[in-house]
Amino acid sequence: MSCWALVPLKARRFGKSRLAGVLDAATRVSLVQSMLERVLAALADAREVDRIAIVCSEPERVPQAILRLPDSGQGLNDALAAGASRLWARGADELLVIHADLPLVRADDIDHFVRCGRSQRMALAADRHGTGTNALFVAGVTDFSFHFGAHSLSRHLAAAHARGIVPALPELDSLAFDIDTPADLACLLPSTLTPISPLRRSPTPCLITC
Ligand SMILES: Nc1nc2c(ncn2[C@@H]2O[C@H](COP(=O)(O)OP(=O)(O)OP(=O)(O)O)[C@@H](O)[C@H]2O)c(=O)[nH]1
Ligand SMILES: O=C(O)[C@H](O)COP(=O)(O)O
Repeated sequence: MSCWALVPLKARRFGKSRLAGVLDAATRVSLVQSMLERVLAALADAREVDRIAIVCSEPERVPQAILRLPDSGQGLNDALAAGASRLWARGADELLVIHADLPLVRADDIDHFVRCGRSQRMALAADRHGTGTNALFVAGVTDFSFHFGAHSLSRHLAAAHARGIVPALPELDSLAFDIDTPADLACLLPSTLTPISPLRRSPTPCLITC
């Protein structure tokens, strides 16, 4: 079995645009980098993930041990579809798409998510609002279409149901918390942004109350 994680990473100048009103460009770039490092560290620690790839138009941002897949600039779903087909062609049996903006993500939650997905061929990690998709796992479904964007969770569920698949929907705080808006940022204590913070720490109490 070969489980590949596929992390999409938007070009620097476009990333985290919804935070432009509260963070300057340099701070947004550094926030994105911190969250990316956290996600990559958790993936590296996850026992169920064998290899990691990043789909990105900026090769210098991809660490050497990680496979870089090109982004042709047609948006997130196209970038993921092209990246996924390359991974299936390389012999992937399973694919875990996971966003790079999950500052509290933990390796044990990733492992749990993948194991749940294996039991039903697919798993979806909802965002904390129950509308977005922060991670998506598929086993062997090489032509699944991605529907990231507004209301992606219901769109992914509909696409799965149309194929007779009932995805697992494990509720995992560390996968549910992504940073999109100033309100998300306010839920995050500054200390949780450092990539060297312990991976297995529980989500902060602040997360639960936001
Ligand atoms: N390769 C690639 N990754 C993308 C693209 N759009 C979004 N992403 C990544 O997909 C994940 C979810 O991104 P979003 O929250 O939709 O976008 P964002 O850039 O983080 O934030 P906004 O600009 O505020 O929408 C993050 O890991 C992004 O870096 C894209 O066009 N190409
Ligand atoms: O499908 C999604 O949920 C989006 O690609 C990312 O959503 P966000 O805007 O909540 O990050």
